Amino acid sequence: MHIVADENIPLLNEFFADIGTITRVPGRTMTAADLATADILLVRSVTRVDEALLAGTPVKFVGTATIGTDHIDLEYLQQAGIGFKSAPGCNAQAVVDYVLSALSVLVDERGLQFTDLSVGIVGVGNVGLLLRQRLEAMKVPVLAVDPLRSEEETGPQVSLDEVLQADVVSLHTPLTREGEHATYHLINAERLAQMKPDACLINSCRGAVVDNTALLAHMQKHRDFEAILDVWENEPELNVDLLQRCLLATPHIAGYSLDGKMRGTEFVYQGLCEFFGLPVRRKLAQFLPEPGVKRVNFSDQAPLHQALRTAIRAAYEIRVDDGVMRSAIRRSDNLRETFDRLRSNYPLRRDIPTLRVGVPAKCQELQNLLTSAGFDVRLK
Ligand SMILES: NC(=O)C1=CN([C@@H]2O[C@H](COP(=O)(O)OP(=O)(O)OC[C@H]3O[C@@H](n4cnc5c(N)ncnc54)[C@H](O)[C@@H]3O)[C@@H](O)[C@H]2O)C=CC1
Ligand SMILES: O=C(O)C(=O)[C@H](O)COP(=O)(O)O
Repeated sequence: MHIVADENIPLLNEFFADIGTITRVPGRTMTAADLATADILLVRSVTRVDEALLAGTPVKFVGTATIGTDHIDLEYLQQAGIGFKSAPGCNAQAVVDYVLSALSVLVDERGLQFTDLSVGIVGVGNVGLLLRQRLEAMKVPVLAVDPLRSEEETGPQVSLDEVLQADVVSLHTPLTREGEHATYHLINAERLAQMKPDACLINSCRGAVVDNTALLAHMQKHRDFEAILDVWENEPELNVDLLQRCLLATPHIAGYSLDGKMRGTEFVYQGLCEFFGLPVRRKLAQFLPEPGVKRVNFSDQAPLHQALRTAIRAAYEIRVDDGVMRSAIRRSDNLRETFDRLRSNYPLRRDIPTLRVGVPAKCQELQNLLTSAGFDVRLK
């Protein structure tokens, strides 16, 4: 079989070499001509997969190694009888790590503890639910809403109006443009006006869930309002004025842990094997580096919440990604290229549960706190 794949999908050879011949192409600029002899198409989020790309090609199966599917015309695939697999939840842990690191910077900046802030979660699926579990275990008050899921699945819910009253509002919905609960511009000028004047909005789902023009206008008016953005309307374009106003800004890398990216490839491989009736011969564990290579140790003098912030930022330091992005954008004469280059050259990062943390045996409270945040806690 002939497999055409986005060149930024990791472990292509490891998972797919014995299934077919692999051709790697840039995902952003892929065209129907690239698929003239393709049986299988493997993409990430930057390729629009629709009739214009697929009609007249021999493609029988499409896999996207991502959680989001807003770049795929699912209705067309179904009508055309083309098999499909995405990677639900593959990088949920990485996005949660991103939000925890973002919150740790926010509390530092405001001279607070995690427990001083209430966090509103919009969308309680794989990411939102894991975030909720981590925060509640850390004793952070959470307000959550997800009109498409029951409270049995999500835990207690309140209305969106109530969620918008939280100190921090973190968005974890898909981007949808139709239906009663469409999320396109879910956060618009009216909803921003409902939020506290010194609230912080975190968007790590899809850029267009927030009206970026309204957000910039809101922040120009309310100087204490803060935003932490990983995703932008019209990526790979972005509004540089908005970036400059953000507390933290990153180039759509919240889900970019090594674990999350490689897991995405594995999920698509499994779906492809099922679709073609092939045996599943490869497992991610064969290729992932050992966990626990990175270690942090705390003494029995470590102040509780400071230790938590240190551990989170030892696993993932969002300020590095923010700094790299700001300086690259400042020097850039081509924003689109710069945005994509930051993403394809993204450095290695591991999920929080792979970080081994040493804690003195007598520090029960610190052990509990770090365990609740997902760390692999070892007693010293
Ligand atoms: N920045 C990044 O690198 C990444 C971004 N993402 C984005 O995050 C999104 C969420 O990821 P998951 O939690 O894994 O997806 P999921 O599909 O497991 O959960 C999304 C939840 O949002 C809910 N929802 C839908 N419309 C809503 C509305 N109007 N209001 C409130 N809730 C609503 C759904 O019912 C669902 O429970 C993905 O669709 C993707 O676009 C995902 C991974 C990485
Ligand atoms: O999984 C998702 O959904 C994401 O947003 C991905 O992390 C985005 O990564 P790319 O597919 O754009 O490399």
